[in-house]
Amino acid sequence: MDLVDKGLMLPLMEEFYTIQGEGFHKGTAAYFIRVGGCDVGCHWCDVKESWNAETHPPTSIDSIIANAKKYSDTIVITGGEPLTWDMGPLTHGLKKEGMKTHIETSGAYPLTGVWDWICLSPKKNKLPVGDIAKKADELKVIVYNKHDFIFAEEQAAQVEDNCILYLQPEWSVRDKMVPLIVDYVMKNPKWKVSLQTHKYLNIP
Ligand SMILES: C[S@@+](CC[C@H](N)C(=O)[O-])C[C@H]1O[C@@H](n2cnc3c(N)ncnc32)[C@H](O)[C@@H]1O
Ligand SMILES: Nc1nc2[nH]cc(C(=O)O)c2c(=O)[nH]1
Ligand code: SF4
Ligand SMILES: [Mg+2]
Repeated sequence: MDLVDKGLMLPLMEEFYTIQGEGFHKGTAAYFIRVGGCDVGCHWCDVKESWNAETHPPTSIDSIIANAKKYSDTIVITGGEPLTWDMGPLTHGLKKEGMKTHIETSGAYPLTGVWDWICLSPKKNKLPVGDIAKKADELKVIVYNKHDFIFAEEQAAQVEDNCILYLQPEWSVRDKMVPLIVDYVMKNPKWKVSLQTHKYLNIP
């Protein structure tokens, strides 16, 4: 649809006020906007229901912005893969209303939108495109197996010096991977540990 192509409507899966569970801003209250649509296909993705954009109703960004404003001045846009869509209109609208815009992205599609914080979580099966690595504020690599440490170093070589580096265990294998991550971070202290703390807190 034309309005979706222009980023004036977006396939909205859900929106919720919670605590950012992951990465640099963990522990901070934030309003989450989860946009449907992703074809990256991570086999361990914890929101597979987001993938098919057709199952999420096209929603006007004006109503998304008006809702968000009621809850928080920190807005996290996630998905699905938000960069499937033009994030320009939504983020300009949020910023015009004085909100801070944060994105959770794989970087698999070109960067659009104006962002106060970019969390780049690259995926092997669809690598980041363009210069998003140079703009990332944090790099958050998911560790599912040992090879992911090698992938993490390859991705860390792409970001700027001030980008904060995180290793986050894939949830289903956390008991196995946490000890390896702890050991790796102690040996390579440029990295920090990120946990999905919202899952421990039983919040969205
Ligand atoms: C669901 S994704 C949506 C945003 C974007 N598609 C991306 O992957 O960055 C949000 C965050 O959750 C992470 N994630 C997804 N499934 C996970 C899992 N099973 N265990 C740990 N982290 C996971 C992703 O790597 C990403 O950092
Ligand atoms: N609380 C909470 N924090 C999060 N940080 C990133 C999330 C995401 O799914 O993008 C997420 C999420 O789904 N819930
Ligand atoms: S890129 Fe993000 S939303 Fe898409 S499958 Fe991977 S973790 Fe899930
Ligand atoms: Mg999540």
